[in-house]
Amino acid sequence: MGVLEKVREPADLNALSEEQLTTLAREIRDFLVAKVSRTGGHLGPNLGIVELTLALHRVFESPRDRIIFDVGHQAYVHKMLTGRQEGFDLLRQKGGLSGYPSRAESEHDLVENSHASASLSYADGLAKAYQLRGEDRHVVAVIGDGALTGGMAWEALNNIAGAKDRPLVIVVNDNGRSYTPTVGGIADHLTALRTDPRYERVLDLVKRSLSRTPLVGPPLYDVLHGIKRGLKDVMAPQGLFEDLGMKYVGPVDGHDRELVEHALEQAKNFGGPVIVHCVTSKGHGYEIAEQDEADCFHSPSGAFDPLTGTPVAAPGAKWTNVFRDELVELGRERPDIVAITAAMRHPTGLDAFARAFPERSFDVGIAEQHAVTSAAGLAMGGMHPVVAIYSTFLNRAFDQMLMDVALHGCGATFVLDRAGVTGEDGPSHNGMWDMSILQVVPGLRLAAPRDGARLRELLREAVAVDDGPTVLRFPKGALADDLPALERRDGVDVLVREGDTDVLLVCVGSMAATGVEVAARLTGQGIGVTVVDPRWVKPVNPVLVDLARTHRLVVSLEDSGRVGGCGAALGLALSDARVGTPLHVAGIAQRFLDHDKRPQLLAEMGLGAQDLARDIVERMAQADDAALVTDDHGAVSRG
Ligand SMILES: Cc1ncc(C[n+]2csc(CCOP(=O)(O)OP(=O)(O)O)c2C)c(N)n1
Ligand SMILES: CC(=O)[C@@H](O)[C@H](O)COP(=O)(O)O
Ligand SMILES: [Mg+2]
Repeated sequence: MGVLEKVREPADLNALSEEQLTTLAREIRDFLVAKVSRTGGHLGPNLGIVELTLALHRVFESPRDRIIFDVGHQAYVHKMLTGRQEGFDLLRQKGGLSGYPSRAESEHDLVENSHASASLSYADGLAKAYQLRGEDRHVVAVIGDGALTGGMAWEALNNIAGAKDRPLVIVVNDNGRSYTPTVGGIADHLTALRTDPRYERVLDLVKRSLSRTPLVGPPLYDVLHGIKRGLKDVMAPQGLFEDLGMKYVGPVDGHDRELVEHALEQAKNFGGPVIVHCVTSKGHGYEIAEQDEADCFHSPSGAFDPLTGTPVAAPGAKWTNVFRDELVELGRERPDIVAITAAMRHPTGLDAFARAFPERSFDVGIAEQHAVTSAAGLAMGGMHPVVAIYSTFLNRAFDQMLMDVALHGCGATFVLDRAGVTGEDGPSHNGMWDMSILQVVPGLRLAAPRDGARLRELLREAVAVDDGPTVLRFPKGALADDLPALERRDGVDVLVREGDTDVLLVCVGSMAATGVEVAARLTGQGIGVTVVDPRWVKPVNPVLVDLARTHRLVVSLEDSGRVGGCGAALGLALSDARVGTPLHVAGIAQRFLDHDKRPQLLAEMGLGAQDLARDIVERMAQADDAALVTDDHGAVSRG
């Protein structure tokens, strides 16, 4: 029996010898590679945080002491140490472990939101609560160097640094990367803190000479640390955190568990806010990940061969790649087009544009609010920015979109990848709010392509608009075949026109394929159906209102929240035009969705073709019944 199997809860760690702890770290890495190579998931981040997580759970007493992980994608080791090793066979699958902390899974988990840069705010609030309640509990936030580039982190630091008497431990897990190397002055400062080459050479010399002394353990650490501090004061810049009035401990080799434990003990007993700067490497201990230049195996999307790192399933055509390639073409045609990413250049497909036009490509760090408002600035300066961002992360920049971009009529284009149900990444990753929150932005134009051909077409239409924000949104992953139209009526594509004008099915974006399937089922039951794809869903196209006049039932279908979405906007337009045709809005239920696969989640919400067709048949029958009248003699006829 290995060591890992003996660890059922954090307290079990304190019974282990140094040798067993070293073995445990190795077994944890073997476990991570073995499991994640079958399921996909955040391998690189978790390989880099093994020793740090062991040290955290040896120094602090979770769940009495609270450990908060920023984003939470790096909490697999934490889960392994808190009794959930068995759950990794179904990682990120229905009924299996979430890929992020989950309160339903464990009392050791507190924060489930996977949106970055929030951990310090949670920690600040928690520390205030414990202080007010007189509870002697430690609060530890673990934040990556990437998440530290997010604005919320600095809002929190401003408050934390101002409370000198409120204990709070901030562990910066500095592996120098978000996906790609972390950018900006903060990253540069962290780099300077850890890697002045002269400092490293002298430090190695000191380490080697001290290793021959009788000093061991903490005394050796204290002497070594004192020398390091002296060296640092002379050879490497200090101060960002200390200038804020916080105690800074580090940089600490984040893969030396003993050193990390010692630093955490110092921080634990300090009695005020402390930064522990741990230097780690993403993918540590798994050479294939360590050498992955793109993102150190940040989050392999599916199973891969652990011996080669090669994905088991060949990657098919993807929405992101269509956008990637078309933007490069546009970049060649339009020297005013610039691209902005929030630390996700490869996942959003901006890598090709960055290679082709490095001077017109900006990575702003995990800073979506800054990305949006800096786009407004770029537009005001005569450029046409294209901001590529995951749909769910735009939530964070709503006010910037409303007041900085739209209010000023800035010509900027926002491309929302991972829109709609994404699935495996859990509730905070679904892009299900974009079409609701964007509906209320005056002057914003919103498009949802149904396939690759329309994505290329709509992207070109979007960047041609220079008097207000344009937004394109499309789902995660595999791209369906192109869906040709029968005709285009003032921008609206008619996809199906079969039989009587019983049902008008207005399909938004990728749901058009489902709409065509629904139509086939309805016509099979003698119900006439017209299927249309509006392409631009905001503002509502008047063609839809005209079509509604001549149909008996309108159904809108969208991969977005029902409340305030495209269907709701269509309902307002019909009401304003005094069109009485009944409208049913089919969309994502207004609740947080547990992790599962996209098709399953859509089907579960009645958005599969069979359920939709059945629902429409029932509605038509009701409409027919309602239209039937019975005379005094009991004869029934259509009203
Ligand atoms: C607001 C927000 N934007 C983007 C992301 C996507 N994202 C997930 S992890 C990650 C990189 C995080 O880097 P870091 O904090 O350094 O953690 P590491 O992966 O290096 O451990 C990003 C950009 C996110 N989770 N939240
Ligand atoms: C944690 C995070 O926000 C991202 O790493 C996310 O998991 C990316 O998911 P995709 O696989 O959709 O790029
Ligand atoms: Mg990092």
